[in-house]
Amino acid sequence: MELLTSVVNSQVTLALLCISVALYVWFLIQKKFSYWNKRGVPEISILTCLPNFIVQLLQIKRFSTIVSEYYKATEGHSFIGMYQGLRPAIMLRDPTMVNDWIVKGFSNFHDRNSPPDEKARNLSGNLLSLTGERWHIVRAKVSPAFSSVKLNFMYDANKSYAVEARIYLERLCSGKNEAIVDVDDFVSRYAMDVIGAWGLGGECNAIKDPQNCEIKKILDQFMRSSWRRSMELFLSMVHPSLARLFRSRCFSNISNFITSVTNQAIKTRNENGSSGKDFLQYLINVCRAETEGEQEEGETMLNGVPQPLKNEDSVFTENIVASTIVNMLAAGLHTVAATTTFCLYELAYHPEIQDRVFKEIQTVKNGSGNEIQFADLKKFSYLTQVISETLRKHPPGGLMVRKCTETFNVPNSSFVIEKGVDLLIPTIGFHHDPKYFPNPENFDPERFSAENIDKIVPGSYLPFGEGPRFCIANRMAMMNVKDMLITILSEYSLHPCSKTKNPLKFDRKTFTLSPEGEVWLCIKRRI
Ligand code: HEM
Repeated sequence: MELLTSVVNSQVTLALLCISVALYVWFLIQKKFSYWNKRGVPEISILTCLPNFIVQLLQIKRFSTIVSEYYKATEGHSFIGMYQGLRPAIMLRDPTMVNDWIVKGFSNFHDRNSPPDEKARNLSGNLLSLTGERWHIVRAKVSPAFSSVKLNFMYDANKSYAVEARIYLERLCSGKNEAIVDVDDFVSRYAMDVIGAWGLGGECNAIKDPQNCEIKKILDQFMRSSWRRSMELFLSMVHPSLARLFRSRCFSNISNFITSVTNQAIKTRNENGSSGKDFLQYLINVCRAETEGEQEEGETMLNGVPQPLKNEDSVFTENIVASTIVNMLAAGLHTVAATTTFCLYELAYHPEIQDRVFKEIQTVKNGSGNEIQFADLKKFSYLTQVISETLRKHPPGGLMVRKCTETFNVPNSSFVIEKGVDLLIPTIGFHHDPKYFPNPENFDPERFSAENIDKIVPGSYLPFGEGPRFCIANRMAMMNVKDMLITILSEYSLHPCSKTKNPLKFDRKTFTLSPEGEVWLCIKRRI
C-alpha cells in the first residue's frame, strides 16, 4: 500500500513538475513574443512566423516569398510587427514612408542586419555587410569606380566578349539557323566573362570553357543557400559570435580560394607594372594611396611594390580588397545574369515587344555607323522601359533589409522602433501590388513610358534599393544588361519551345531571385 502511495505521489510530483516547466516555457515565450503586442503595434503572430522560419531554414521557401505573403495578408497597415527567428522585426508596408524611414532616417537604419564583425574577417568586409564608419569610408572610396568615364572603359572592354557570345551562338545555330538554348546558362557565362574581366582583370573564359571556369563555380556556390547557411542563420539568431565563428570555419575554402585569386591578380599587376583601367587596378591604386600615406609614418614596401595594408585598423586591408572584389563579382554576376535571362524570357512570350526592341536597335545602329558606342546607350529609351519592367516583375533583390541602429520615432505617430530591431522593406510585395502596378502579372513596359513614369508612387519601385545604401553599381548593371540584350537581340529572335517552362519557376536556394534550373528558349537567326 505504502509502495502504491509512493508511486502515485512520485507520478503526481512528476506531472506537476512537467506542468510547471511547460507553464514557465509558455510564460517565457509569451514574454519574448509579445514584443509588438505590448507596444500596440499590429503583428504577425509567432505562431505564423516560427513555422515560416523553419520553412526558410529548411530551404522550402525563399525568404522574399514569405515576406511577400506577409505583405499580401496584412493589407491596410502602414507597418506590421513580426518575428524573424527569435528577433522582433518590422515590415514597412506603405511605400510612401520608405523615404522617411531609410533616406531621412538613414542614421536610424544605417546598417543591414548582418552581424557586425569589427575585424571584417572572412569576406565579411564588403559593402553589403560592412557597418558604421567602415562602410562610409569604403563606399566613398569605391564609388568613383562607377563614374561615366570608368563605365565607358568597361563598355569598350566588353566588346570582345560580345564577339565571343556571337561566335558561340553562331556555332549553335550552324546549318539550321536556329537552336534550342538554355539562355540562363549562356547569359550567366557571358556575364561572368564581362564582370570577371572588370573585377579581376583577366580572362575567365566562361563562354569558351565553362568546365574550367573555377571562379564561376565558386561564385555560384557562394550565392547559394545550403544547410551550412541555414545553420549560420539559426546561430545568428541565438548567438551571433558563434555564427561568426561557424561562418569562418565553414566558408574558409571559398574565402581562401577568392583571397588567393585576388591576391594573385594583385601580385601579377604589381609585378608587371600594368596600369589597366579596370576595377582591380582601381582598388590597387586605392591601396597604394593608403600605403603611401602609411609609409610617411614609417611603413615598408615589399620588393619596391606598395602592399595592401595588413593592419586591421586601416581601411583597405587585404581582406577588404578580397571581400570587395568577391562582393562585386557575386552581386554583379547573378543579378545581371538573372535580369537578362528574365528579360529574354518575357520577350520570347511578347513578340510584339521584342519586335519593337529590335527596330529600336536597328534605328540606333543606323544612326551610329553600325557600331553602338557607350554614348549611344541613352538612345535606347524603349529597351530601358523593357528592362525596368523586367526588374519590376522579377526584382533580383526581392526585399531590402536594415537594422535599427538608433531609436526611431515613427513620423506622425507615437510609435518608437527600438535599436536592434530588423527592418524589412518588401520590394517584391510593392512591385506586385495592383494598387501600385495594375495587373501586376502582365509584362507591360508602358508603365515606364515618358507619359506614365511620373505616375509611379514614390517608394513603390525599388529594384536597386533606396537611400545611401542603394546599389552602388546600378548604372553599370543597366549598361551591361542593355549591352548583352543588344548583342543577342540584334541578330536573333527568341521564342518559347516545347522545353520552355511556363510559368517560370524560381530557385529557392539562391540569395537573389534566379530562375530554377534551365531556361530553354528557341533562338532563330534574323536573316
Ligand atoms: C540588375 C542588376 C542589379 C540589381 C537589380 C541590384 C540590386 C541591388 C539591391 C536591391 C541592393 C540593396 C540596396 C539597398 O539595400 O538599398 C544592392 C546593393 C548592392 N549592389 Fe547591386 N544590383 C545589381 C547589380 C550590381 C552589380 C553589377 C554590382 C557590382 C558590380 C552590385 C553591387 C552592389 C553592392 C556593392 C551593393 C551594396 C551597397 C551598399 O550597401 O553600399 N550590384 N544591389
